[in-house]
Amino acid sequence: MFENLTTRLSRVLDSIRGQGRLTEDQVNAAARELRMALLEADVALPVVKEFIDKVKVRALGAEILQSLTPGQQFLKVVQQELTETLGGNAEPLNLRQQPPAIILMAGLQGSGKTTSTGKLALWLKEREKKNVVVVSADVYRPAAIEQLRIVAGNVGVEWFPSEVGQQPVAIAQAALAHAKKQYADVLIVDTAGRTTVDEAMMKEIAELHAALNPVETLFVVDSMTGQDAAKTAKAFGDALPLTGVILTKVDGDSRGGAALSVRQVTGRPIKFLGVGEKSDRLEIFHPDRIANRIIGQGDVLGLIEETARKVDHEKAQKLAEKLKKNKGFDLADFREQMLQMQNMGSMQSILEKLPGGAQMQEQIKSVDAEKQIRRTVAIINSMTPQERRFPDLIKASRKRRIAAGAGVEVQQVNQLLRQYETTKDMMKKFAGGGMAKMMRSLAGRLPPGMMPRR
Ligand SMILES: Nc1nc2c(ncn2[C@@H]2O[C@H](COP(=O)(O)OP(=O)(O)OP(=O)(O)O)[C@@H](O)[C@H]2O)c(=O)[nH]1
Repeated sequence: MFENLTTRLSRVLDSIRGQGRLTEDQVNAAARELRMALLEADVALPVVKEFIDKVKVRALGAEILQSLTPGQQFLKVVQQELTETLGGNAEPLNLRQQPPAIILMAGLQGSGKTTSTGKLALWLKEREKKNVVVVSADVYRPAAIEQLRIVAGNVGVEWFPSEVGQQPVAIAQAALAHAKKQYADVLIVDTAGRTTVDEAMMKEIAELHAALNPVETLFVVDSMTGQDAAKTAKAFGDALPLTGVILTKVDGDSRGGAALSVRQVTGRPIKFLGVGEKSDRLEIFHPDRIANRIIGQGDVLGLIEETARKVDHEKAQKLAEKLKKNKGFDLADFREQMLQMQNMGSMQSILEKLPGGAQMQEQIKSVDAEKQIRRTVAIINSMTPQERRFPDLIKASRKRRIAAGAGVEVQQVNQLLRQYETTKDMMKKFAGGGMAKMMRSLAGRLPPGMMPRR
């Protein structure tokens, strides 16, 4: 999300040289560059001003660690201030209400409300083990009600029916009565979007709010709109007791101005990030981890959590056992690794969380990693089980048959076999021990084009 800012920041840091304490000149020069970078990222002006002032004060302050180089000192200050600007601590969803806890979703048209309702429902169901009911109070567009029905079906939560022509408040009350009867833990109410935060929208939401007394009122906003996202959220928050913001389409936003502005401009926390169209592309907003991502240190904790969630532990365990018993790593295992990698989500979201990932993203933009994974799997699929088990059998004529079956050139089959050999060697080297597990999972997570060559 913050590729541009991260790249600019690394240049600022590179320009701070020497030893000892940061000098005033160094701080002023770096602050000037940083200010430009934040403005380019479309961060709201008052937020930029306050941020730069605080960075200057802190960088010249007494508590700086003298053992760090001036560049590291500046980096540390920026990291601390970014964390503050982003909200300090993560603010989880508050569900402390007599069940069903009600979550009211609001936002402009197309901001991603319905998609986020589905994501949140899935998150609550899978991560919090909650029984969720969703309902649409969008009585203007039958398509919106239908969209929520489909989304709810996809994530496996209950959808309460509603119709155009009904009153939003009546829909919400009927859904609440139903949710109570079902002993649901959470009721999420999706509402109609408008093109601006206007009187009609506010009146309708205020009525819903009064009737439901939701424990969470979340404003869904598109991060691509930059600082305007913060302004719209503020207009909304001024009129209603907003409890948090969901920032969507973060996967398509290389600037990050919205994320950096929302907290300061609205005074309300960002609770979640929408990072893709699929229902599982929702992340909890952790200010400190995001700050680390911006300064180019990645979010290794986030990556580990995501890996732990998405990797099929049973299969991973079986593979580990097999390696321990020296049974060898065959092409079927290699394919399994590739399939697990696909489960992890887009390469972009993985790279964003690796230290130095922003720069790597630039470098591999031309490599369509996901396409390569699909091709690798297709090639292995066109082999016989025996060939997968004993890859040495694959000589010229078999290679031609496999290539024809997968619709690729023989050269690409050769390339895959080399990549498999490299991975196998790495697996062998690291089999057993704690480090081994980590290396195995990392090796399995890199796309074929990025694997070390022999
Ligand atoms: N890439 C990406 N696309 C998203 C994300 N969230 C939503 N979208 C897309 O944005 C578009 C609009 O999302 P909706 O959920 O329909 O938006 P809405 O706010 O309910 O729209 P209305 O019902 O018209 O008010 C859809 O094409 C979604 O797939 C996200 O985090 N990343």
